[in-house]
Amino acid sequence: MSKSLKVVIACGGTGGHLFPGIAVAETLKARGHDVMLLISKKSVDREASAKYGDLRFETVEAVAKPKTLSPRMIPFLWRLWKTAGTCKRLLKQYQADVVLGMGGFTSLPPVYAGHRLGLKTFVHDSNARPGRANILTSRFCTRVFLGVKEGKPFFTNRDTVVTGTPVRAEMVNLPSRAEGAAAFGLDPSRPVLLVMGGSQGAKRLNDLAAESSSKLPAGIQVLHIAGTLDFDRVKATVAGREGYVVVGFCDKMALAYAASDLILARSGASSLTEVAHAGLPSILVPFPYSADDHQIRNAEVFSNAGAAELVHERDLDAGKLANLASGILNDLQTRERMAQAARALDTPDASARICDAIEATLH
Ligand SMILES: CC(=O)N[C@H]1[C@@H](OP(=O)(O)OP(=O)(O)OC[C@H]2O[C@@H](n3ccc(=O)[nH]c3=O)[C@H](O)[C@@H]2O)O[C@H](CO)[C@@H](O)[C@@H]1O
Repeated sequence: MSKSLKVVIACGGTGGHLFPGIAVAETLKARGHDVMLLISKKSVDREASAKYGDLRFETVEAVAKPKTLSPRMIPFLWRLWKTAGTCKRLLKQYQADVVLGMGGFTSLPPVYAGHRLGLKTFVHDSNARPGRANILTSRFCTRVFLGVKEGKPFFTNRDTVVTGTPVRAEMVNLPSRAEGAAAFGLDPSRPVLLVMGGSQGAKRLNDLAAESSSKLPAGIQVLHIAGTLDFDRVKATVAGREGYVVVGFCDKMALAYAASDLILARSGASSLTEVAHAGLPSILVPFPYSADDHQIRNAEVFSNAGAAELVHERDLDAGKLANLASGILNDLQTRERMAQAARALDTPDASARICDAIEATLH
């Protein structure tokens, strides 16, 4: 076997960074390497990492960028500098060989620290419109990994490779529909609409889905992942509606996908990667305020491929949503065509490709 490496993966701040980081960590560990994951102290990171007790997590300060001309810019730059110092100490103590950032400003200090220490450094960007933090971080990287080819033009003069976005080991072989339905108390013989708003929920999407529930044909079931903060409110809105299951934070996403026939979601890159992997048709309602409209660009990749219906939130109401969802669920041909198009976007070996590329630069 080749030399065992010590790899630090910075993946804090949101599920869209954390879960692909966990996926790479699982593959690296299976190959005999040692991994330390850096996350933030935010509750979303604590909640999302809770079930991965066999991985080593360390927390560093989350650094979120304010608007460029905001007076909060100076404290931000100071925190960035201070966190880079903390990361440098952590990397030295751990004797890291490699630093991989999974995106966002939380990746910048550890990657910069790794670069200053002369380590091999990488950043992964999963979006069709890459984030500004990643474009900046890429200046300190040996190589840039991309979730989709649409991201490539944003990294001029950088060594980029399209790897896809990794999915966690538990998603690789999805459970059966019957197991999925049983896990949420659903009837496997009736169609299921899975509603999910990303790792931190989505209030407006939650409202639209809950309001449309009374307009959906009675046979259709809904599995609604509302997010921890919105759980009570959504549950109260749909109280008494038969076949409507509400979950706060879901720590069994593989079972949720396995139980479902159609997805209603925002268009965060990790969610979309999983939807492609599960081969499910989707209705995508991009978050209208996502940075540089990256969620719209992500959704366009799916709608252009025929895998999803892209609907802007401003054009949607509960009635339209119910019609759209029941139209797709009742049309088996459309469902199968969209499902096939989704499967064609799957990149099941993303984690392996990233690990191969890391190993290749060190051996
Ligand atoms: C609002 C916003 O700007 N979100 C961004 C954030 O992702 P954000 O974390 O919002 O969302 P993503 O869709 O990328 O990922 C969500 C992840 O959380 C998991 N999950 C979700 C809910 C739950 O209850 N349980 C659970 O495990 C999903 O399975 C998925 O793996 O970073 C992504 C990657 O840069 C971007 O594409 C998103 O646009």
